[in-house]
Amino acid sequence: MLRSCTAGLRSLWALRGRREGAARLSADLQPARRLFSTEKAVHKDWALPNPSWSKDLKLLFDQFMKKCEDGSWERLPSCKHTCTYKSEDFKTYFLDPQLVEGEGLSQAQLFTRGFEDGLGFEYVIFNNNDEKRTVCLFQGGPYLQGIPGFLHGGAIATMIDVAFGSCAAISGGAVMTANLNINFKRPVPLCSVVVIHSQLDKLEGRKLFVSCNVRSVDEKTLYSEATGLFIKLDPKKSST
Ligand SMILES: CC/C=C\C/C=C\C/C=C\CCCCCCCC(=O)SCCNC(=O)CCNC(=O)[C@H](O)C(C)(C)COP(=O)(O)OP(=O)(O)OC[C@H]1O[C@@H](n2cnc3c(N)ncnc32)[C@H](O)[C@@H]1OP(=O)(O)O
Repeated sequence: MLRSCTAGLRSLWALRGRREGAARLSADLQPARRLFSTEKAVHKDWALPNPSWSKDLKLLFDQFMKKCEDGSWERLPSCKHTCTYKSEDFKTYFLDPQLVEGEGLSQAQLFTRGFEDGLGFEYVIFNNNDEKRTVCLFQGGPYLQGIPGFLHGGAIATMIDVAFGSCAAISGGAVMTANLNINFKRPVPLCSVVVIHSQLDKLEGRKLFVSCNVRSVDEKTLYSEATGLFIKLDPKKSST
């Protein structure tokens, strides 16, 4: 395993410095929920294959794209900049105009999309609206190392939060994480692909209860299990 990881790392390093390919523009924003596509301008969609994606990730991606054909599943586009802060939904809650328009936020980008291709978080999320569940295909790159050769627990927690956040936001709109509980059962090898199956378990007023498991591609290894609580933001309250 170490050898294949080293080979994986080498090819990822080779990718460093490579210029971004043609913009992966979202051709299929579809219904994909207003929260995920509020931008007026067309921005690059990061939830599409790039050369750093492993065979496993590409294969799973293709399988889920097939499932999208009958409309039961949809791929959620993902942009790096502005989605959240330019979103009218979020401006409603972050009322301080200095915070929204300030210098710092002009450089803001989604934490998980801040790495060069293949070095950090490579992922795509698919949503099944009828079943209130999402599947996140995630390949964690070499910059996410914790214990040598394995993913940092914080990186796993981050991806779980993103997967949960997307799952909850589809039903709840503008939501925030109030609670995350994670059981790390097995370490995740660096550069491997894992599948995060999330579901909305219960909607209770403004509270959305979600749960997930993180498994290997062959589903034989259960890496983590988690539950989360998301709160639908109250338009009458300022979050800052
Ligand atoms: C999340 C994505 C959203 C939209 C997607 C948009 C674009 C898509 C693009 C990318 C997707 C990326 C997803 C990224 C996901 C990342 C998510 C985050 O990291 S959020 C940041 C971390 N979280 C925070 O900073 C939240 C800090 N906390 C707060 O701001 C507030 O506590 C709150 C959560 C907003 C709740 O405050 P409220 O004043 O609105 O509600 P409360 O009256 O306090 O509570 C309501 C209800 O809920 C219960 N409750 C609240 N917190 C907890 C808790 N920790 N544990 C258990 N229960 C809790 C509270 O008791 C109330 O219950 P009730 O009395 O029964 O009504």
